Amino acid sequence: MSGSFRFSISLSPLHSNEFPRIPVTKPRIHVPVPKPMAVALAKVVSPLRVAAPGVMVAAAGLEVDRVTEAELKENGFRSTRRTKIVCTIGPRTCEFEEIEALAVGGMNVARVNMCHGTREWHRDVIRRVRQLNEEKGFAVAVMMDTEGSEIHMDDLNDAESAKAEDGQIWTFTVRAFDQPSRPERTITVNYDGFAEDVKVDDELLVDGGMVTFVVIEKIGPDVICRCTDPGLLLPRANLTFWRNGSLVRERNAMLPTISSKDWLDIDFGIEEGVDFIAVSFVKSAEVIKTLKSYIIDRSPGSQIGIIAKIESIDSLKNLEEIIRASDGTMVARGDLGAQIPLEQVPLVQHEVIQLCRQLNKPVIVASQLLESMIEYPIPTRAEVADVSEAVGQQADALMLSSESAMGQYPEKALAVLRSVSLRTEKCRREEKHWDVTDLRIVSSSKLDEISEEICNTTSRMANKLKADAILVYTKTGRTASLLSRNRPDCPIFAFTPSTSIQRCLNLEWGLIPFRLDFSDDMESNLNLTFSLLKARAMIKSGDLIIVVSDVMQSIQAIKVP
Ligand SMILES: Nc1ncnc2c1ncn2[C@@H]1O[C@H](COP(=O)(O)OP(=O)(O)O)[C@@H](O)[C@H]1O
Ligand SMILES: C=C(OP(=O)(O)O)C(=O)O
Ligand SMILES: [K+]
Ligand SMILES: [Mg+2]
Repeated sequence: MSGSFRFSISLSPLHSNEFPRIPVTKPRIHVPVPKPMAVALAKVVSPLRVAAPGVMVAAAGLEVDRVTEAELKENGFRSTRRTKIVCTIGPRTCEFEEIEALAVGGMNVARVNMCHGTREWHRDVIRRVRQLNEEKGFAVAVMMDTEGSEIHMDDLNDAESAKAEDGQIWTFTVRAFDQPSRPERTITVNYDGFAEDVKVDDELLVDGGMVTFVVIEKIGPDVICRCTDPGLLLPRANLTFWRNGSLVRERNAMLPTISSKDWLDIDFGIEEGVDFIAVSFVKSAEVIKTLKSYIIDRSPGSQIGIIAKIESIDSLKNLEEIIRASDGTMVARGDLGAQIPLEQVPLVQHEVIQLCRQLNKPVIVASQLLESMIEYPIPTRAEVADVSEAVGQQADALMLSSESAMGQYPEKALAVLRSVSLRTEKCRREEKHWDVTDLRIVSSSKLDEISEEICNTTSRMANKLKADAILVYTKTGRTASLLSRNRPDCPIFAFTPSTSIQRCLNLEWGLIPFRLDFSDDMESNLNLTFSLLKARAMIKSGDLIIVVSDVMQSIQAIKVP
């Protein structure tokens, strides 16, 4: 392998206002499209603009998210949003037009939560997202989130909610009921060992304490409880029980991370070609590895990314291994807050974000970012501060749950995430604390280590030269991720031949992913890209661009001709 890579920083001497640039094929604006590509473009692309006889410049042929394109045209690329947004699709947002409205509002990833709804419902949603991408030029990725096998209540026989009042007596049972025969104030629990595991005087917390009960009596399969903190019980709410101030982990700690139902959902996700599978209540790296090998076996060559949800005590014990094994992580603050004291949640969030950055894995901050917007059109000041904090910590993505799934103002909530992100990111850039964080080396081979160093240097260089953008040509997406990891000041245009990698890169901080068939000849790639981008008014002459690729290990600084 040695000698098979080339390392060159191609920089010609800098004269006053001149920027170094690579030699451009003459004539400069007329880009000869290589024959196979011309054929490929002719198939997908219309209209083609004929620039000179025998020379075609594609006006499209470069596929990028429609909203990003509009944003770029309007504001120039310095001001594009770097923090990505994941929206949970639920009953409030599952129609085609509603999903489209979210995509227009800046949703990068659509999440479906397999805890709720039927597979048919999810299939329709996933297909609508795909259709939206194909018909309207979006690159929204799809994330399927598994149910996991923690303890939760049943679906309340399809009631939207049930109110538990202070002092009321409720029964939690492992018996199942048919709808008409369900006794009042009775809730079925999904875990068969529940009635055996709890003890009188245990505290039963619904959704981490939104409603609290105390166990007063056990009668066979029934656990009789008194409500001590009243509130709304929501379908399939999570349940934890506490004894003497500690979370009780009896046999429920032995429940499998991926249940038999989850495996069926995973098969379904693979069949539907989802981009990410988020695994709930991950306890160890093993389960991630098992799932990955299952997917490779089931669907060789598939690009499905596995997101480890950090939401249990066990996940915290094995944090680094879990993150290493995954393709990304979610700080799932909802359940996490039910398993550890609330005051620790922000500290864990910070730690996970730092660790993910070190290990080069995208990280999503999830749950209750804008909880009040389920009901109200504006967020609380505290919520805005929370969002701003996550953006300031430079998480890759923020996630909406109920706010977009069943809240009254999904688009407004999305707009808040967007504007708070933009404002906070701008402020961070203006503070000009160029990131001097010592990033650990994550590569396991010398070749990879070289691309890592190239990406670190590129980012530093882009910041110092105040470059307008970094362009990266990447077949696997890795070089793009390594650049994103540096959180440079300018946006990163990532070109990849694969639509599924394009969608996956949509989760990562600061990346603007394009789908493009490129060759091993960097010079013709650049010429092609410049003319495509210029034809769409996405860059202009004089912009300073830094270029890297995993085709050729080099850094080039170019002033757009
Ligand atoms: N596919 C769906 N069908 C029905 N309701 C859903 C669906 N997805 C989400 N919801 C609703 O949105 C809420 C918030 O979604 P999410 O945060 O994903 O779930 P949970 O709160 O159960 O962890 C859920 O509690 C549920 O009421
Ligand atoms: C995102 C979370 O998981 P879910 O919504 O599936 O419970 C969470 O617990 O914060
Ligand atoms: K879930
Ligand atoms: Mg959860």
